[in-house]
Amino acid sequence: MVEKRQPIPVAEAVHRVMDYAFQAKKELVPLTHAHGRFIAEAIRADHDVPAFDRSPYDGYAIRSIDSREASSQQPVRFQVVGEIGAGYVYDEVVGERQAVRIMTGAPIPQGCDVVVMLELTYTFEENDQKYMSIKRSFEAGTNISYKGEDVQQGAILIERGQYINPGVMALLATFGYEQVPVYRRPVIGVIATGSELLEPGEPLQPGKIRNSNAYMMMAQIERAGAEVKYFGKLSDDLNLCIEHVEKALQEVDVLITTGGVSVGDYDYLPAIYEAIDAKVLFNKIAMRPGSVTTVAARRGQLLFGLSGNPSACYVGFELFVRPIIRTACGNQKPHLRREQAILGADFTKPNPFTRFVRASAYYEKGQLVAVPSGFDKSSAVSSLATANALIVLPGGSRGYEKGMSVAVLLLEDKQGSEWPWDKIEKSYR
Ligand SMILES: Nc1nc2c(c(=O)[nH]1)N[C@H]1C(S)=C(S)[C@@H](COP(=O)(O)OP(=O)(O)OC[C@H]3O[C@@H](n4cnc5c(N)ncnc54)[C@H](O)[C@@H]3O)O[C@H]1N2
Ligand code: MOO
Repeated sequence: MVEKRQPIPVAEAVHRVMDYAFQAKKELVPLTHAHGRFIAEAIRADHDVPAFDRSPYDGYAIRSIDSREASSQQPVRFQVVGEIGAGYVYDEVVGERQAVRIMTGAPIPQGCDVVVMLELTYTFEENDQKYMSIKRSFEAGTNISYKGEDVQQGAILIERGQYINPGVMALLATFGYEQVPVYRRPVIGVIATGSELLEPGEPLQPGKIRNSNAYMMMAQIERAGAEVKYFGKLSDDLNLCIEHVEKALQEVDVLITTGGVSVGDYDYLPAIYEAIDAKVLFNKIAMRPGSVTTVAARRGQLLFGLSGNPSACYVGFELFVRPIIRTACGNQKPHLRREQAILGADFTKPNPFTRFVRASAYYEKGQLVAVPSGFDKSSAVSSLATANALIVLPGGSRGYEKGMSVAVLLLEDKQGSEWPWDKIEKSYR
């Protein structure tokens, strides 16, 4: 008689896994390799940006006081005493009715408090001397980009643990980070199980399928921010499987297997956990797909036994493995971000368990709409490719109708969130 497994609520499973969360060590990487990592220190501005008053336009720098009398009837002329490009400093003090030709980004010369745009000036030469005239007055401060107007020295711009996106790259470069402190990428091992599995290069044979989960998970691991180590497939021999898992555990921070966790005759994972003395945290969750998701721990090291069914494996990864990776990477908000959306199509399948439906979510007239991606069985592989969200449908006997408000978890969001539920089941009833 096979032991009956007791399903636990999703939130409880998440908490049990997160009790084993760890943070990876820090390392320095060259700036050119920092994109996509998580920063290990806050970025604090050690100087103002801009660091000097500068011109936002090409034109002429003058003293506002000299423009006071200018009008179209009585233009005021200025003697052009110099020229300054971005990257240079004009070191003389500009005097009465003098103008300096200035380019965008150049520092404002001493004495000047206005930049007149080139388009509003008239230039001419007399006796080899250049002049410029204007037909209106300008207030002090016109067209000056002030020192510190963008960033003030001392400001914290990015908190520790933030994802380094292209904008963060710009800040790192601005503040001179040639080397960037980031969290090391945790190493996540992947093992596939099942004698039915062929690798992508092998021709199909009767009864066999190609191993899609390993490649899907390797991409999920990378998307989450970790490094992958692929250990291939487990053999059919239990002792060899145990050796294989033991060896893999030496080389990784976390080990994921796919398949072999249910109650079939060849579902070896429970026996492997027992043989290596790993404590099973849970082996059944009140969710679909992914109810068989099993997590074990040995000496603080996590082993995730994800389902062999592709959609179940995918969802199990995003709910349980992703936050472990993100926490290791130093991210304070390791879970998928939750948003409220309108269900874009009926979903009539009733289910006692909370469902995570692969969906495509998009904005329509300012409203987030989530449409189930297609074939919904946990064995489905086709509906994963178009999914950028999971619609969360709490268990119950009724189905869900188009137009209802539903929670969605965003799969491609980079910043993440805290775990958004105490109890998913309760929050909807
Ligand atoms: N009597 C019961 N049978 C099953 C139960 C149950 O509670 N009682 N649970 C079902 C549910 S729910 C799921 S989900 C599956 C999970 O099974 P396993 O995680 O043990 O996975 P396998 O049996 O090894 O494979 C399931 C399915 O997935 C295919 N597979 C496996 N590995 C891969 C891979 N790397 N890439 C693509 N596809 C893969 C495999 O061929 C099977 O078709 O158990 C139900 N049964
Ligand atoms: O774990 Mo199964 O996904 O519930 O189909």
